Parts: sequence; C-alpha cells; structure tokens
Amino acid sequence: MLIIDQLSLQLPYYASWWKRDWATCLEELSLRFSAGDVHAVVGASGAGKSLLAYAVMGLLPASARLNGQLYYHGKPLDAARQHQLRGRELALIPQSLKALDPLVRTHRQVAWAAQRAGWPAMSAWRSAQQALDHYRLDSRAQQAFAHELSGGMARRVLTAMAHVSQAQFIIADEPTVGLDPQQRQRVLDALRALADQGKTVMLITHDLRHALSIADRVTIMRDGKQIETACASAFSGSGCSLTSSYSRTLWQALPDNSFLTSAVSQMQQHSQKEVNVA
Ligand SMILES: Nc1ncnc2c1ncn2[C@@H]1O[C@H](COP(=O)(O)OP(=O)(O)OP(=O)(O)O)[C@@H](O)[C@H]1O
Repeated sequence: MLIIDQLSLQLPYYASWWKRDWATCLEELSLRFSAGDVHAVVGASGAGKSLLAYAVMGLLPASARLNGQLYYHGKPLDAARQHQLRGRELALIPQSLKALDPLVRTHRQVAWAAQRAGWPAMSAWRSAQQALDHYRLDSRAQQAFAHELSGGMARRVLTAMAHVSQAQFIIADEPTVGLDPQQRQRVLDALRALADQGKTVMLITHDLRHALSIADRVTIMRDGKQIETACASAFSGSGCSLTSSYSRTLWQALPDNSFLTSAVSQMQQHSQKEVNVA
C-alpha cells in the first residue's frame, strides 16, 4: 500500500549565530506498509518518528531537504498527491493536542473532518455523532471547546476525526500519551479495529509494550536510522530472532516480556483465524 524507499531528510539549523548547517534527521529508511496491518514505529525521543510521519503526510517545513521516494498504491506520492490525499486517504492523529481548533466545538470539528473526506453536510454531522459516541464522548464533551476537554478526551476527539475521514492509511503519533490504562486500551483497540477493517495503521510510539499489544510489524528507530523491521512475533523468548542487539536490548528490558510473548502469539492466532474465516 505505502512504500518508503531510501528516504533521507535533512533540516537546517544554526551551528553558530552566523553559520547555518544541515542536520541529518532521517537516514535511508526503507519501509513497506500493507493493508490490514498495524505497523508500529518505535524509538526513543528524537529518533525521528514524527518527522517520518510528516514526510509521509507532506507536512515538512519548506526548508527540508528530502531524498528518496514514496509510493502509494504503486504511484509516486509527491507533494501534489499528498495535498490531494491528506484528510481523505491519508490521516494523521497528531501528537500535539494543539491540533484541535480552539474556537470550534468538538462535534463541529469532527463533522468538518468528515466533510473534508467528501461527506455531504448532514451525513457528516451524523457520522461525527456516531464516531463521538463510539469513542464515548458524552454530549457535554461534544459541545465543549478544546480547552474544556481533558487530555484523554482531546486525544479521543483526534482519533474520531481520523475515524470519520475514512482514510485508508492512518498515522497515529503517540496516541496514548497521557491516557489512563483503560482509555489507552480503548484507543489501541480502536486502532486495531481500523486495521482489521483493511486499513493500514502506522502506530508511532516510544513504548514497545504498547506497540506489541496490537502491531503486526515493528520498526525500531534510533537517531534517524532504521535499526530493524521485524514481525511482532520476533519479539518473543530471549529475542534471538531479532537481528539487532539494540532491538534485543529493548525487548529484554521489558519487565513483563514473557507475558507479552503469549499475548502476541494469541493476537496472531486470532488474526490468522480471521483470515481463514474471510
Ligand atoms: N523543524 C525542525 N527543524 C530542525 N530539527 C528538527 C525539526 N523537527 C524535528 N527536528 C529534530 O529532528 C529530530 C527528530 O525529531 P522527531 O520530532 O521526529 O522525534 P520523535 O522520534 O518523534 O521524538 P518524540 O518521541 O520526542 O516526539 C530531533 O532531534 C529534533 O530536534
């Protein structure tokens, strides 16, 4: 569905007050995203995960130097196509809650996202209502402005906006930050459900545990580099199926990795059953 081929990114910075230089923020990333998959991109803060998301969405600063190719459904994904598909085929659930318009009530914002995806006004309003109910945002939250929402509510509003956009490729950038365990599970389950409907979800997170609870594939990033891309099932036992020692260390550092091994294999059996039934 989406192929990233040898993507490198440089951004300008001031090395001193008179000298501008270039920082390499992404280095020759090659990734392949398939329909129906949750593909997690995991890395520490500053690894380049959000920049990768912006590169796919076409939201990098104008000064960025980008090399490499992106293909969506076999055709090059250039700036014009990104502009055309953004908010329709491609959706981003951004990390920052400031993405919500402070002057527009929740329900209207979600309805606008549906309208941008091509729904007529009345259907957009109805589909916004359904999405808000689905994410358990009550009538008070639906009429609230962004500053009246809790962090968890605001995050669910952003997820509802991606939901109504009917996008086929959804990037969720740290969608569970600041959520309590129950709400976190609800958002992760919602992302898994979107993938089970045949969409592709790129889940950006710094928490390998959250990634493994829903992902089919995992890419580990560090300092703008792709360390490894592996099936979620490779994160099991002592991690000997992982090729990089950094990934193995991340895996072994999880205190409850033996529990996760059985959760991942259960999830994969469940997905396999669904494929067989289909
Ligand atoms: N507009 C920019 N100009 C210059 N450098 C930038 C810009 N945006 C990000 N960077 C740098 O690129 C690197 C990667 O940033 P990015 O936001 O992608 O990291 P991240 O992995 O998403 O981290 P986090 O988990 O903290 O959000 C960082 O070192 C950051 O300082």
